[in-house]
Amino acid sequence: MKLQFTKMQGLGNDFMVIDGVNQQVKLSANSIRQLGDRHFGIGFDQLLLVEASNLPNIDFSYRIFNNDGSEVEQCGNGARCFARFVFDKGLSHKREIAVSTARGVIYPRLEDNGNVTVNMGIPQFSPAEIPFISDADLIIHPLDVDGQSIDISVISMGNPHAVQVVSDVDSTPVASLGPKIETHVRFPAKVNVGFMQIVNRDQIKLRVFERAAGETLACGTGACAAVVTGIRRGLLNPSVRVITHGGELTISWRAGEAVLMSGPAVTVFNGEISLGNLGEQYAAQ
Ligand SMILES: N[C@@H](CCC[C@H](N)C(=O)O)C(=O)O
Repeated sequence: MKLQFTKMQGLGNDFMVIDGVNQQVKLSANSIRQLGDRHFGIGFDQLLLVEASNLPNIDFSYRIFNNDGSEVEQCGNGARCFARFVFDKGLSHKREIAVSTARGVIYPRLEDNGNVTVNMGIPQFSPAEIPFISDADLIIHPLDVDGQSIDISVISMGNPHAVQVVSDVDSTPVASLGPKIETHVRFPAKVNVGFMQIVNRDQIKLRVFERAAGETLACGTGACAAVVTGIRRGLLNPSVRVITHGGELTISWRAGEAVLMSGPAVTVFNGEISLGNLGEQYAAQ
């Protein structure tokens, strides 16, 4: 069984993108783990599956899997790659499309300069939406991590995020602190963890320890979560440049409105993989 795919990246957050409109695709969590393995498979942070939609006024359905095989609700860098993929492959000739995800509809638009701007929807803050265990709906929550209290903000961009403001992101112990917050008992569905350094009111530096995938070079929903958090805390202006290890994004937001994310989406190569070569059972339907 052969599978056509495209390797893409948005700020170095990398993806295996699969056309599930013209191919019948059914992958087990184990197959996704093997495909995602950087030594024995293709290697990626997330696998993105493009599917037809049967909903009115929706062009496509967008499914996202972390490289551990878990299906998740949203991926921002992936959304830009999704739009570039469906246009370049001729699956759509529209420059703006409506895409349904597990948690709402997003609207990516191809810009003339090659970037993609995505309307990522309205962020949610209530603890139940995240989900986050808390009696109070606060902008800053104290979180006990190994007996130390850390101030975090929680937000859902469809997927769950915790954001900590730090003074120097480069010296923040992301590899050790990230997993402790990711798997904290107060986040029953786990959480993506952002560490944000405010450079000035128009610019932040950001590192994100992603749920299941570990620290990635950039996280689109993490950038949205960080900027919205900074604006709510009165630290940032409505449009902010986000500097990550993989490059830069622009995030814009006003209270009560949808978050807009603009940045690049790049095709690395097209490929075909024989799933039999992964050495495990694969079921195609
Ligand atoms: N890289 C993504 C987010 C991917 C999903 C995330 N790891 C989760 O588990 O929610 C992005 O660019 O937003």
